[in-house]
Amino acid sequence: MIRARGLVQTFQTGRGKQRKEVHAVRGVDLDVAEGEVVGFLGPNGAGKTTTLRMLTTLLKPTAGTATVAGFDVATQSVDVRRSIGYCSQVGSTFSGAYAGDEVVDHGMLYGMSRADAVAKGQELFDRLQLEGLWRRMPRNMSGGQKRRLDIAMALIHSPSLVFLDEPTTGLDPQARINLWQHIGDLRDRQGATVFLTTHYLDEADALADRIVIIDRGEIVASDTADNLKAAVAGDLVDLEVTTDEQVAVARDKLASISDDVEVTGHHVRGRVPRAGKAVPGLLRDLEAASVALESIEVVRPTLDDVFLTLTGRTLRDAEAATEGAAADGETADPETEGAPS
Ligand SMILES: Nc1ncnc2c1ncn2[C@@H]1O[C@H](COP(=O)(O)OP(=O)(O)OP(=O)(O)O)[C@@H](O)[C@H]1O
Repeated sequence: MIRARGLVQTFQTGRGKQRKEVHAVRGVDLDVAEGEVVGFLGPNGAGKTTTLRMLTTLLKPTAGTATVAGFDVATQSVDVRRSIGYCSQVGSTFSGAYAGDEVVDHGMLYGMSRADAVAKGQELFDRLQLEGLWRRMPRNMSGGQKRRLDIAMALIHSPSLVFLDEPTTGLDPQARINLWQHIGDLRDRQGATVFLTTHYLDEADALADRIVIIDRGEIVASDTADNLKAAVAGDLVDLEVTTDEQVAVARDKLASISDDVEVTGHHVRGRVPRAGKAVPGLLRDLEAASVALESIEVVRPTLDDVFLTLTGRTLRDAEAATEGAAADGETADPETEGAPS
């Protein structure tokens, strides 16, 4: 459904001596199969939206190639646009029109008859829990309702491939989980392929069949959440022993299955790939060495652990760094300064 090779986007910003290049996307390869839900994860400024804008033909790549739904983004942009649904970060509703009219007009832009657009629009309003809001203006809707309306707009022409840019940003936890169910439904009920950007780890974890992580314009990982966690981070095993003497024994035993054992007081901790398999043997060894455990905890890694292992930074640190750089003028304001090169 999506195939990209060496996608690059370099923005020129500033004027004269202030002129700078922003390497937003630096050679991205992507393959997304039909029916897959892919979570495109990365900190603020990593290059998610820029990649999405190139794939949806809103921005011409500086270099590289991509086909989306079988069409070339550079030479067949009209065909690409007809084949996809796109929900941008800011949405596309005009707040002064009735929600139902917006959705119907959007469908007619895609060549649907009014009757078909009304029927499909009403079905989507029911499915996305927008019942009763057909004659409500978006400016009088809650954030969650507006976001679901944006998604209805993206789905009106029944696209088989949907791009969602940070679909749940700004929503309260209840509204986010509610929207996750609708996104899951897209694949389960319609067989749609979904490519969504997010910087919420739990969102990528809950929704995506596969997670692609981008950092500073480059893909740093692509796999299922489980595989990423198992391969990159491992489970954290935390042994609590009762005496100082037992600390050394527990450390040696844990070191036989973990490369990074740390000791704090009576706690001995280390990361162990697929701990579920290794821990029973460890417990037997400890018992044989007469180590009495006060407690044992096995903590599954989070995607933040994966990001930390891959990049040396937590997602939160990476976001703070990007925000700091933006405040120092290192990165450009996309709305005002940049022009695609
Ligand atoms: N039009 C533009 N002109 C100049 N720089 C831009 C432009 N658009 C984006 N950038 C820069 O490119 C980099 C990548 O931005 P992008 O919006 O793709 O990141 P993102 O991962 O989507 O971030 P966020 O999670 O905040 O939406 C950032 O440094 C951003 O400031």
